Amino acid sequence: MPWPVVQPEVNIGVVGHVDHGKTTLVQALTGVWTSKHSEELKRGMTIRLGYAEASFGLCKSCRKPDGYVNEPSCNSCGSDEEPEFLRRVSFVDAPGHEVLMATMLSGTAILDGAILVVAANEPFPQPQTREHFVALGIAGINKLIIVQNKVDVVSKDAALAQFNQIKEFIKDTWASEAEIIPVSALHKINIDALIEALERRIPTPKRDMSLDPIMLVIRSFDVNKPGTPSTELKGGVVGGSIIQGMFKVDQEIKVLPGIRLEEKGKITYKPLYTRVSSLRFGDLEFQEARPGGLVAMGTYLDPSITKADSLIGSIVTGANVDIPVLWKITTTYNLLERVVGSKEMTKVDPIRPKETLLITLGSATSLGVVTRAKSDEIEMELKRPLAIWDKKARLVISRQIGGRWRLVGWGQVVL
Ligand SMILES: Nc1nc2c(ncn2[C@@H]2O[C@H](COP(=O)(O)OP(=O)(O)OP(=O)(O)O)[C@@H](O)[C@H]2O)c(=O)[nH]1
Ligand SMILES: [Mg+2]
Ligand SMILES: [Mg+2]
Ligand SMILES: [Zn+2]
Repeated sequence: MPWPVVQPEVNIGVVGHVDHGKTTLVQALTGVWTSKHSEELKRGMTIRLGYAEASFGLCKSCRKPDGYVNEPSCNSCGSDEEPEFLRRVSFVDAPGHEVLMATMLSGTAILDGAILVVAANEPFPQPQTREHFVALGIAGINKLIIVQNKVDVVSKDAALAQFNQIKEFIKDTWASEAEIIPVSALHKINIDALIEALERRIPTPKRDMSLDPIMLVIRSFDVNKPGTPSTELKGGVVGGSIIQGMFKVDQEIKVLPGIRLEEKGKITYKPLYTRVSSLRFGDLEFQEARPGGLVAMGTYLDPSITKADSLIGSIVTGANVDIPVLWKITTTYNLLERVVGSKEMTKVDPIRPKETLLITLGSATSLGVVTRAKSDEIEMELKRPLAIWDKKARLVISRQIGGRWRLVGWGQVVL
C-alpha cells in the first residue's frame, strides 16, 4: 500500500548556533535544502525561517533503529516489503546567526518539539546554543532532542567529552531527560537513530478541534507572475501554522491586526476580512487544514497586501472570533540573571521606564516603549499592535545590548 497523502501532524524546530549544521540536518531528514532565497545562497546562511516536510516509516524486517526510514523503502536489509508509514512531520529551520534572534523567536510559537543542533568541533556551549535553548524553555517546548553534529570531523574521545559537557549543561534544567544523539548530517550518519528518537520523544500532541481556529502567519506572498492581467490575478496567500482549531475552504476569516494605514501621521491597523480560497501543504491541495505543518492559505485579498512577507506576524482567525488587538499592554515579567546570547554573559539590568524593548508574541514582534516599570509588571506602548489570541501565551522580552537584540526575559499579558 503506498504511503498516504496527508498533511503533516507535528512541527519540529531545528535550532542552535550559527553554522552548526541545522539546514544540512533538515536536508538529511527531508531531502530539501530550505535556504533558497538568493541572499541566503550568497551568504551561505539561513536568514528566514526555513521549512520542509518528510514522511517517516518503519521497516518490519529490520531491527530498530536501522529500520526507521524517510522514504517508502529500506536499504538497510534489502527487504522487498514496504516499510510501514508512521507519520508526516514538518521541520522549521531557524537561523542561527545572532542578528537573527528575533526570527528564531517568532518561529518557536508554532513548534511542538525541537532539535537543538550542537557542532561537535566547537567548544560547548556557544552563545546561540544557550540563547535558543533558553528560548525553547520559555516557550514551553519541553520535547527536546539534542543532536551532536559533525562527529565525522572529531575523535571519539573529543565527541565523548563534549557529550558529557552537554549532559552536565542540561542536568538541572527542564531538559534534563533530553536524549543526545551523535550524527553527521553531511554524511547522513545515524539519521535512522535520530528518526527513532523523534518518533519516541516528540509525539504528536492531542489537538482540540472545537477551539476557535488560530493560524500564526510566518510568510505571505503574491503568487502572480509580473504582468499577469488583472482579471487573472490570484488572491493573496498567507503561510503559517494552525496552532488550534481548523480552517476549511470557503470559510470566512479575518487577519489581525490587519493592514497598516497612515493618515495625517497617525498609524492605524484595520482588520482584513476575506474568505479561504484554497489550502495547501507543499504541492497538495486540501479541503480543510488542521494543526501541524505549514499551510499556504489562498484568500481573495488583493495580492499587493500579502506580497513580500508583509503580513508576517499576523494572525488569522474566524471572521466572528473576538480577539483583543492592543497598542498598550501591561505584562508581568521575569528577567534572566545573565544575558545568555552574548559571549560575556553580562548581568541583566532591571527594566527602566522609557527604554525600548523588543516583544515577541507568537510569530509577531513589536517594539515597545516602557511607560511604567514596577518590580513585577511593566506597561508598554507598542509600535505595532499585538493580537492577544491566548492570554496564557508567553511573550518574550529582548533588549538591545551592544547593538544586538538579546533575549533577557519573558512575561504574560495582563488583560
Ligand atoms: N563535516 C561536517 N560538516 C557539516 C556537517 N553538517 C553541516 N556541515 C557543514 O557546516 C556548514 C554549515 O552548515 P549549515 O547546515 O548551513 O548550518 P546552519 O546551522 O544551518 O547555519 P545557519 O543557518 O547560518 O545558522 C556547511 O559548510 C556544512 O556543509 C557534518 O555533519 N559534518
Ligand atoms: Mg541554516
Ligand atoms: Mg539504516
Ligand atoms: Zn529493513
